[in-house]
Amino acid sequence: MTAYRPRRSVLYMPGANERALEKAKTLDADALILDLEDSVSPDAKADGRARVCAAAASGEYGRREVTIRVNGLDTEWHADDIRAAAEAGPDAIVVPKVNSAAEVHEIEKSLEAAGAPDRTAIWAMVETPIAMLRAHDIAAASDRLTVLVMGTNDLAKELQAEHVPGRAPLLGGLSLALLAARATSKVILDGVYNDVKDLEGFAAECTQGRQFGFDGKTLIHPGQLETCNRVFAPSEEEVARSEKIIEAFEAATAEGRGVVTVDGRMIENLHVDQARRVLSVAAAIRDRG
Ligand SMILES: CC(C)(COP(=O)(O)OP(=O)(O)OC[C@H]1O[C@@H](n2cnc3c(N)ncnc32)[C@H](O)[C@@H]1OP(=O)(O)O)[C@@H](O)C(=O)NCCC(=O)NCCSC(=O)C[C@H](O)C(=O)O
Ligand SMILES: [Mg+2]
Repeated sequence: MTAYRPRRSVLYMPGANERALEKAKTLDADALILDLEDSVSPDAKADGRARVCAAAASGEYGRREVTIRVNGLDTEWHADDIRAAAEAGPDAIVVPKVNSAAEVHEIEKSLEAAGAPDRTAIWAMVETPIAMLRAHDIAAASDRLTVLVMGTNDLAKELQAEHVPGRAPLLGGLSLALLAARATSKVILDGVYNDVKDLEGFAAECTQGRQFGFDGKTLIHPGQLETCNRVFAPSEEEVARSEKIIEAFEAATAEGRGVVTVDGRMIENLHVDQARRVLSVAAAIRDRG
């Protein structure tokens, strides 16, 4: 099993924005997505590519996981982006609008052909109705694909849905992608929250994502980091409750019992597994420096 790596907060930054690329070196994000797609205008693509690849190769982002989002497979920039990104050797290459297992195989082949180091993973963005329906095939298509990333703006656009509190129009898609990620043991990141000034709405969406089971959330502004890191980490209360569950269950097992109550709730083996996971996630966050 792959060791857990915190990916609570995954911050996008426009590849054309030198200031943001610089600032990211000091921000408390678990991972960064240096973007060449939507946030970079067509006439800035080549400059953005050079800037982002130099940043990714610089080794100046410390413990933060560094990824590059290339332009989509059907664009005139994709092949050049893949070649340059493969040479820069980031932790992952994020590919937008992945719609089938065949596209994952195509990405895999082009990374190999471009000589990308083995450590460079594929993160596939799922952000269309067809990707929701094929999410399992996409997630299962390659061992190199380690993370699914929700693209909730594109999904809402394609569905002709509105962005509303609680995200009712998107819940079917979010659930399908989550089922696919869990069925294939992949990490899955929730989509972005566009209103960078609405911290209350943002916190509610982080909580919803965490309750669904997302590993973390993609972000667009440094002001979203603190809330996101807090919501996607086990709280002190969760850690204390998990320790209590493990202790109570071990005592019960020593007495030959396979079930026990803690604070009035039934605890069985599977709850102990969940409690152990909480402790290992908390430890990984604490140890990441
Ligand atoms: C949303 C923004 C355009 C807002 O920009 P701005 O108004 O300039 O922000 P501030 O003035 O509040 O910035 C304060 C300082 O923070 C730095 N900053 C801002 N954003 C970032 C960032 N993302 N990463 C790093 N640093 C950032 C500013 O440079 C200021 O620094 P300083 O001057 O030193 O104090 C802007 O936040 C932004 O561009 N965000 C990212 C947009 C983006 O990448 N979009 C594409 C990805 S989202 C997407 O595509 C979703 C998906 O595909 C889908 O379908 O859903
Ligand atoms: Mg998108």
